[in-house]
Amino acid sequence: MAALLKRSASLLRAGALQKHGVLTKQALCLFSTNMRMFTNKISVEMDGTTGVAVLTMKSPPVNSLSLDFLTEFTISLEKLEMDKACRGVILTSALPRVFSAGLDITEMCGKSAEHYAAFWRAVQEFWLKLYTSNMVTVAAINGSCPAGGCLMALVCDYRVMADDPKFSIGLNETKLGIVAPFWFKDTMTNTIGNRETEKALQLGYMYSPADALKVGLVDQLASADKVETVASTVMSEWLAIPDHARHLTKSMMRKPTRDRLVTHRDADITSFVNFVTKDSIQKSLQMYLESLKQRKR
Ligand SMILES: CC/C=C\CCC/C=C/C(=O)SCCNC(=O)CCNC(=O)[C@H](O)C(C)(C)COP(=O)(O)OP(=O)(O)OC[C@H]1O[C@@H](n2cnc3c(N)ncnc32)[C@H](O)[C@@H]1OP(=O)(O)O
Repeated sequence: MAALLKRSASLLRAGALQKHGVLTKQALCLFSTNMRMFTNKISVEMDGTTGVAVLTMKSPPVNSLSLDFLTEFTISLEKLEMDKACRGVILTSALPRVFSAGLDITEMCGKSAEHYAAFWRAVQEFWLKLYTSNMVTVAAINGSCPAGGCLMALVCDYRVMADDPKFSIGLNETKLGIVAPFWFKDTMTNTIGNRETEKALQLGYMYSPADALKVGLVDQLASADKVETVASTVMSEWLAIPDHARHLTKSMMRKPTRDRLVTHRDADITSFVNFVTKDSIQKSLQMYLESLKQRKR
C-alpha cells in the first residue's frame, strides 16, 4: 500500500490531479478496493452498510498539513468520491488534543519558490476537493484547530466540536504575521458573516468551543468522548435527504466561492509565492516556529 501511495503521490506531483482537478484512471487504479485504507498519515474506514467513511488524521505530533499530508488527504478523498457506495465522510483526528495545527509552517520556511508554488497548489486542491465534495462531510473536531485546521472544518457541511475549554478554533494567521487568503476569508464569511469574520481575522482570534458555538463557527458541542458518535447521528440525518437534491443544493450554494478561486488560482499562487519569499515574512514565520518550540521549555 505504501508503495502504491508513493507512486500515486508522484503522479499527483507530476500534475495529474493539480492540472485537471481529477485523478487520472492511472492514479486511481493504483488503489485497492478494500473498505479500509491506511496510509502513513491517514486511515479511512468505510462502513458498507451505512455508506459512511471515517477519515482519521494520524500524523503526529499535530496533524500539520504538509505537502505529503495534503497529497495523501486529497487522494483518499478522491478515492471515496469515486466510490458509489460512499455517501458521507466524517473527518477526525487520532491525536489526543489536536484536530489539526493547520498548514505545516516548515513547508513555508527556507524553501525554493518552486516548492512554495507546489505546496500552495496542493493547499488549493485540498480545499477545492473538500469544498465541492458530493458527499456529506462532517468534522468531528476532537482537539484544537487553528488556521488551516479551522479551514478544513469550515469547508465541511457540519461541525461537531469537543466541549473542552482547552481546545480552540479559528483563523489565527495575523498572529503569525501572515494574511489569510481571500478564499479562507470567504469560507469563514459564508459561515459566520462579514462582521464577525472581520473581527476574527484581524485579531487572529481563537474561539473557545462555547464561543465558537455562539457565533456559529461550529454547529454543535459534545463531550470529548461523544464527538464521533454525535457526528454519526448528524450524518444519518443528512443522509436521509436524497443525494441528488442535496448535492445540487450544495453546489448551488458553493459555486460562486469555488469559482472565485478557480478563476484566480494561478494569480493566487503567484501572490502566495511573492508574499512568502519576502525576508520579513520568512523572519516572522521562523520566529513563530521558534516561539512554539520555546513554549515547551
Ligand atoms: C498570501 C497568503 C499568505 C499566506 C497564507 C498562509 C495561510 C496559513 C495558514 C496556516 O495554517 S499557518 C499555521 C498556523 N498554525 C498555528 O499557528 C498552530 C501552531 N501550533 C499550536 O498552536 C500548537 O502546536 C497546537 C496545535 C495547539 C498543539 O499544541 P501542543 O502543545 O499539543 O503541541 P506543541 O505546540 O508542543 O507542538 C508540537 C510540535 O509541533 C510543532 N508544530 C506545531 N504546529 C505546527 C505547524 N502548524 N507547523 C509545523 N510545526 C508545528 C511544534 O513546533 C512542536 O515541534 P517540536 O516538537 O519540534 O518542538
